[in-house]
Amino acid sequence: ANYDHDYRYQVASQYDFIIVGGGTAGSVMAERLAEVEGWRVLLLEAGGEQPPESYVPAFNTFLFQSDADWNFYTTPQTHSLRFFKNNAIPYPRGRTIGGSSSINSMIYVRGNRRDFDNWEALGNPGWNYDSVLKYFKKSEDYRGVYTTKTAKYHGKGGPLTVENKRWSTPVAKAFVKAGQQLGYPVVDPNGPEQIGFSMIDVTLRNGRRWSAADAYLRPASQARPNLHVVLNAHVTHILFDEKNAVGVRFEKEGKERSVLANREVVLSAGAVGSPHLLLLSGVGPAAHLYQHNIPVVEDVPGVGQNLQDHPVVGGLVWTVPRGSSFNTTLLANPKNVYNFIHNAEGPLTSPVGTEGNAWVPSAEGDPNWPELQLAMVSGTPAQDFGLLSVQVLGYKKEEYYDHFQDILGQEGFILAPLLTRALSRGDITLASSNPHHQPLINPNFLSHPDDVSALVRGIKLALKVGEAPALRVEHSAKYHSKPLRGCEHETAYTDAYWECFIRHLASSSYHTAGTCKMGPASDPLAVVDHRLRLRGVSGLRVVDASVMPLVVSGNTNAATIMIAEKAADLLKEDWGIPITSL
Ligand SMILES: Cc1cc2nc3c(=O)[nH]c(=O)nc-3n(C[C@H](O)[C@H](O)[C@H](O)COP(=O)(O)OP(=O)(O)OC[C@H]3O[C@@H](n4cnc5c(N)ncnc54)[C@H](O)[C@@H]3O)c2cc1C
Repeated sequence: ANYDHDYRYQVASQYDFIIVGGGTAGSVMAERLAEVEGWRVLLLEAGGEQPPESYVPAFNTFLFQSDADWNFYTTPQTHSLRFFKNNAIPYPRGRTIGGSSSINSMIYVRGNRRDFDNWEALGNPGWNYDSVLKYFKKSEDYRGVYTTKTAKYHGKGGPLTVENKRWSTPVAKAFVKAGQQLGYPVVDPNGPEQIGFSMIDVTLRNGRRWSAADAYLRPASQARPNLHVVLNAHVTHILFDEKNAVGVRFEKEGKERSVLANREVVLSAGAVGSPHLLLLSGVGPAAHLYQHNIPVVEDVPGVGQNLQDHPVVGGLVWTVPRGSSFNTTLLANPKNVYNFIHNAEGPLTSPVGTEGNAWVPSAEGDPNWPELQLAMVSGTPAQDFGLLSVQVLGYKKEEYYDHFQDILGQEGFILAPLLTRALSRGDITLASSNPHHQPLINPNFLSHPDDVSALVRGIKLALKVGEAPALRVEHSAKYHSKPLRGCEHETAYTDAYWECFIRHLASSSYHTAGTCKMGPASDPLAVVDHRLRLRGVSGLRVVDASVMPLVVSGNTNAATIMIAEKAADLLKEDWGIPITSL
């Protein structure tokens, strides 16, 4: 499934549109803009080809800290990450064609209809659920099973193939049954309502990863001569003529050069990359830019602010007898390898990590708007003796071996509560004005106390699910009850103990969003307007996960694709191109 297109031809000096970043959103934008035959479109991507191993869904965790990852770290955290080395974590972001969709876990969840209705209510006309549903459907080629109730929510024939999971562990199936035993329905979370338990749908085609680049960019680069895709091109600055964005500067193979955009620059560098590039280019909070001697093009206080993620508690472990959950020997078993290659079936088609999700509201809140996502992860950090998990997740070695020593190598699962709408806000700021230095990524997890109490409710839910007969009786699931070092001062299993546990073990689910938020002029932190045009300057839009004013209640890739599909139509409308596709 490798690229067969030759990207090596010369970059011209001018294009109509320049797209920065060939990730999830940039891939969509490239195809949709290049559909207009008279437009010349350049896409610049810092990374290279999508790694061949990315096509094997079960190899997803091997992509962390690979060449296809920017290899970022967060800043040390004060309210969280006490179980992690330097109180910080590795913070993966895709640096390859397809961006994070080429290294992610492939889970397809759109979010809740109330997320989008809320975006509109915040002053963003056109972003309510009914308006964005059209774009979710336009992008999708759903190949899973649907019912009469869910059919009208799915798309057919769009570029992004979505499949039901082809292979599941026994404990993942038992997780869904446990939900039923607790009185929850089994749902398609992308159907009419989200509350309930489900197995994941995945962005695969015929059992192999189907990244945004596979869906949009590769076909476009082959079929559309007016689209020019350049890899290994690191954009270092957006060029302005006063307050008008006129092009970009980029580096490729050690050489710097500039290229002009006659119409617009579209920033799709992701929720870390887009605010970083704006700050480097003089668009951001003026006081912060002065600190780094960057001339201010426009004082936009919200750039890099409002960082949101879904904090996830990853340390609630149950062990099970061998054969009920996932273990890495499944990947090396020749029968499974054969089955993957020849039949597109078996464990290699299944991303390692989350297999199922539950969506649960809070007692006081909207009963249809989940407060928590509970991920069933068929694997534990203890299972690999720390060989990969310590490195990838960033645990402190001593803490890891202290907590997991009794269950090292054993099969099991974790139930991981994610907070869907955390109140804590982090930020992206400059460490320096050198574009090669990573920005400071401060997720500021758990700085708001309500986030901790919500996650305590999540832990209680997880414990109930783990104790349901489907898991405890039918699979002999046994909770790893060892009290956590560092929390011995609290009585085990009181709320205070769980709070301590959460401040140690809650971490990122890599769903970074909100750092160039969309909002009305009255919102002091709004970076782009509802047509995703940058406030205060012309010729520049941001189109990626950073424009979400509030992160969606679910994994963020599908919503990012939707944002780009819609943004392409907004842009076309602004340039007088009739919209015929919906
Ligand atoms: C490990 C991991 C697992 C995840 N799992 C899931 C999941 O299972 N399901 C889900 O829905 N979501 C998941 N996500 C989140 C999801 O993949 C992202 O929200 C989504 O891909 C974001 O899309 P984007 O277009 O905003 O950014 P990206 O896809 O990250 O794209 C940004 C692109 O811009 C490029 N770029 C950045 N800076 C520059 C520059 N200066 N010059 C040139 N190019 C540049 C990058 O290399 C990249 O290709 C996961 C994310 C990660 C990291």
